[in-house]
Amino acid sequence: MADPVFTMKGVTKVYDTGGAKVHALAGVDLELPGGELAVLLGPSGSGKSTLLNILGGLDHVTDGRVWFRDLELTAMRDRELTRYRRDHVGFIFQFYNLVPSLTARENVQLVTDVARDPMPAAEALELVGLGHRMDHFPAEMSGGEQQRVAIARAIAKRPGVLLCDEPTGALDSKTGIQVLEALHQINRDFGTATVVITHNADIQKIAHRVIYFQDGRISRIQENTTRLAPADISW
Ligand SMILES: Nc1ncnc2c1ncn2[C@@H]1O[C@H](COP(=O)(O)OP(=O)(O)OP(=O)(O)O)[C@@H](O)[C@H]1O
Repeated sequence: MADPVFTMKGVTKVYDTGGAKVHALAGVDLELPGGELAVLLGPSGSGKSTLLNILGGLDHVTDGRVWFRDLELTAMRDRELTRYRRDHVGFIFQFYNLVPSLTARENVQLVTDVARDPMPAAEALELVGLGHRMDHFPAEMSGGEQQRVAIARAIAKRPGVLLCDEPTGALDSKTGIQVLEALHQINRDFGTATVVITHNADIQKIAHRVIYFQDGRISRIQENTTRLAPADISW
């Protein structure tokens, strides 16, 4: 197995909202190998987004330790976590968070302008199949195209990991599959470790491993001996 890109040991997360404590994560141990495409599945409220936000340095653990390669995230101050996110993490969310007044190329350039070793915005857009739409505005694009711009923006800084929270949640099957194809191709060609949260059980077929959550814990991990290409799934 490749060296882990993430290691989590005994991670708990308790939200304390005025008296009522919510145990969002109740003791998670996990290693994610470099180059892996992992899908996280589990019922609503089982802790998937909490885990992703902790891996992405967007949230702090209550207890336990987390490493990205040999960097311990749980030992970092907020400034260091900000730098970690900027240098290493590409985020993709259900809603694309593009700036409506900027073209696709300009949306990607927002990231390449501040990244350490970015690829040109045009190259990132070519990679997601949008080389011909670079000068279009988000309102001129379909949901799937906008999500692919968001993927181009996330990959343009050549991140070590791509963290995707319901990337196809707002899309129909056809455009959702185009988005998964872009993620699949980047994982395969660049070896970018990719974590995808989904409620869509069909998507698990494209993963190397499927990690099931239940009540803030990992209830099961399934290794896929055969994987399907995104074009071979439907929902
Ligand atoms: N900021 C917060 N404050 C209080 N409770 C929270 C907060 N964020 C998450 N929770 C709670 O933590 C638990 C885990 O939430 P989380 O969003 O990680 O689950 P999830 O598996 O991603 O769910 P979904 O599939 O619906 O997105 C839930 O009970 C949720 O209500």
